[in-house]
Amino acid sequence: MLNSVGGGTGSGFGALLLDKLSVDYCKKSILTVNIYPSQETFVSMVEPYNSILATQFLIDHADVCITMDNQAIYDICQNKLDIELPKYSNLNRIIAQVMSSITTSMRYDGALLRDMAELETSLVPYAKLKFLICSYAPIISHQKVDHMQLSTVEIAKLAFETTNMMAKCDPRLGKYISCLLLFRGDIIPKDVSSSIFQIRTHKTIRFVDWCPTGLKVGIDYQFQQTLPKDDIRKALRSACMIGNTTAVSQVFSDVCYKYDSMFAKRAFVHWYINEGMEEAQFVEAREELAFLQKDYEEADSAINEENQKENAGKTAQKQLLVNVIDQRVEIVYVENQQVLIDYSQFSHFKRQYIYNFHMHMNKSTKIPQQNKSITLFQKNKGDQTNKNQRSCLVTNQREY
Ligand SMILES: Nc1nc2c(ncn2[C@@H]2O[C@H](COP(=O)(O)OP(=O)(O)OP(=O)(O)O)[C@@H](O)[C@H]2O)c(=O)[nH]1
Repeated sequence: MLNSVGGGTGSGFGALLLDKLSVDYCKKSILTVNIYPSQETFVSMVEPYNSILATQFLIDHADVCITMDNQAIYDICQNKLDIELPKYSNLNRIIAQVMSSITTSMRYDGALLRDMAELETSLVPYAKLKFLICSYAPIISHQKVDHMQLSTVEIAKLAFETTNMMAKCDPRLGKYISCLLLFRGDIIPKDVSSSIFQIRTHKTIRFVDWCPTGLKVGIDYQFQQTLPKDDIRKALRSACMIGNTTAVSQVFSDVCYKYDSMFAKRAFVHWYINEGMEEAQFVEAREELAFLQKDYEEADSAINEENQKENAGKTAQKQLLVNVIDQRVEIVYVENQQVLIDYSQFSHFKRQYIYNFHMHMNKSTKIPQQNKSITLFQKNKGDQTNKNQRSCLVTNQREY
């Protein structure tokens, strides 16, 4: 089922249909592709309500949910395809291309995914953690094609880049639970092996400690098909990544933030009450999402005890203590403290900033002075997240 969760019909009727399908076809796997609204352009004021109410139904009735969001696809259109003002038709063609790549092996008798159920068994370890993200590579506009015929290794690398993701989240800030990389076209298996080797050795992606082998690869020799008006130029070889990562909760965090701000004032709630809903349904849906986020958080931080013991001796010396005090964020280096990752306290922007800073410091050969404090942020009026004094530790473990 493909629906947009921001609108009334897509979320309301979509949820009802899903409910009915799960009862009538309880033995079939239900795969949904859900389009979350753009965080920058609003079609309706109540998009956060609709999105969260619809997500509750997805949690309860769907088996696999592919999460996309319009903002990420708008960005791809603007930054990669040079479309100044993308229309829905531009977004929809990209979505269709991704869906086509995911189902290629089911439609053409491929070796890796024969049906939807296989997608579920490969990617969903727990019934609740079923929200997947996907990416596509290469996304090249017609103008650039002459200069860009990418190798399998380059395509595999691109498939894990944040800018190619169909959801507005940064997988580097989370960990993969499982992941499929589906190649298509003129692919030589030897090149696939070396791309996987590079991904693993360069630690491009991080896996949760309890499922470190979660990367599966599929090859399909069917070439990518495009329509005459497609914005993406036909490539000799392409790849689609579909992954279960804890970073998907960033998509929900952004919606939840808007939902909480509106619901605190009960804004627009009377429209729903007049249609027969109860306020308790809003609270219940929000709670269910909070549980889901908690589950992702636990999946991210759960560390295999054996691993913990093994790694205890190798713990990196440099660790970052991030303090948010009033309108400033301070980063202090401390030594060998218990690591606690809590990026959820920061806005997406700040997480990105801390991450980049962190990467920069780790690459640097200079060992920073112990307890040296660095002020990262100056007052930022638009940012609401750091009103209260908070602090957390951010690890600099090498998997970054
Ligand atoms: N990617 C994509 N998003 C769409 C498309 N049409 C609508 N949306 C998005 O879906 C959300 C809801 O759009 P609506 O057209 O109001 O959807 P609806 O489900 O018909 O809702 P109502 O009009 O309230 O019944 C918005 O966030 C839109 O940006 C489309 O063709 N493609």
